[in-house]
Amino acid sequence: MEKRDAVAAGLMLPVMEAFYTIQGEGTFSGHPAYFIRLGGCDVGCVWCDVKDSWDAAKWPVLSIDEIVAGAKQYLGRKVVITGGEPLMYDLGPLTTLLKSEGFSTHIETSGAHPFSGDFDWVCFSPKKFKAPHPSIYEHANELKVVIYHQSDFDFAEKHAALVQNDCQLLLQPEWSKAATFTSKIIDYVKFHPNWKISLQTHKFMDIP
Ligand SMILES: C[S@@+](CC[C@H](N)C(=O)[O-])C[C@H]1O[C@@H](n2cnc3c(N)ncnc32)[C@H](O)[C@@H]1O
Ligand SMILES: Nc1nc2[nH]cc(C(=O)O)c2c(=O)[nH]1
Ligand code: SF4
Ligand SMILES: [Mg+2]
Repeated sequence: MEKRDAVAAGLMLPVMEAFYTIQGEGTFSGHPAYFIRLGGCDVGCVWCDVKDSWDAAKWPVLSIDEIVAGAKQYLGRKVVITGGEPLMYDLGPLTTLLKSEGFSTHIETSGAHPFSGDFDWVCFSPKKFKAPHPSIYEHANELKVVIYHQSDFDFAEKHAALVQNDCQLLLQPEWSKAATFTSKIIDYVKFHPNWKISLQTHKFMDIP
């Protein structure tokens, strides 16, 4: 099979990096996890903290066997698939293989492409720069909205109305604007107690 066809089938994927670390964000913050960062994103967030990931062609294309072998080197049983935008690819084959090896599967996604894969935990972080695909709303276990501008609070509520009732609702300050927005998020959550705060704790710990 040509490499291009294997990528289209989700049997090979461009991998920017993969590393064992501590989940820094969201509901599973503090848990050890193996991160697989896929290359390629067409969303274009102005404040993206991993712009290097955007061009998929820069990154080596690995088979899902090679990717899973990387995860098996470590004791942790959680794997987080991130990017780039991981839903640009069919994540069915990779997640099926990970689960057959006993991993629980998590994803970090903007939801901008059709949902695929078998996930135990879906972190949905919608973006103004490219609208989510409607398939994400029934799968999201946590809605994590980055706050960069005052209008992002309304954007967060708009998406909260579309996710399932048991979806965790999280507000995360954009890293460079944290000095301005963390106090506003604290006040917002005090008045809207269905929301919680998510911080990028790995950046405070200076770990990947
Ligand atoms: C780099 S993205 C990759 C996954 C996917 N493309 C997405 O945006 O969800 C991983 C997480 O980091 C968040 N993020 C990216 N840049 C950030 C920044 N400067 N400050 C705070 N959160 C950021 C995203 O919203 C997302 O929840
Ligand atoms: N430690 C750590 N936790 C994270 N949670 C989400 C991340 C991501 O970039 O998707 C991330 C990351 O890059 N590092
Ligand atoms: S969707 Fe995610 S990877 Fe893509 S630009 Fe936005 S934050 Fe970065
Ligand atoms: Mg990150």
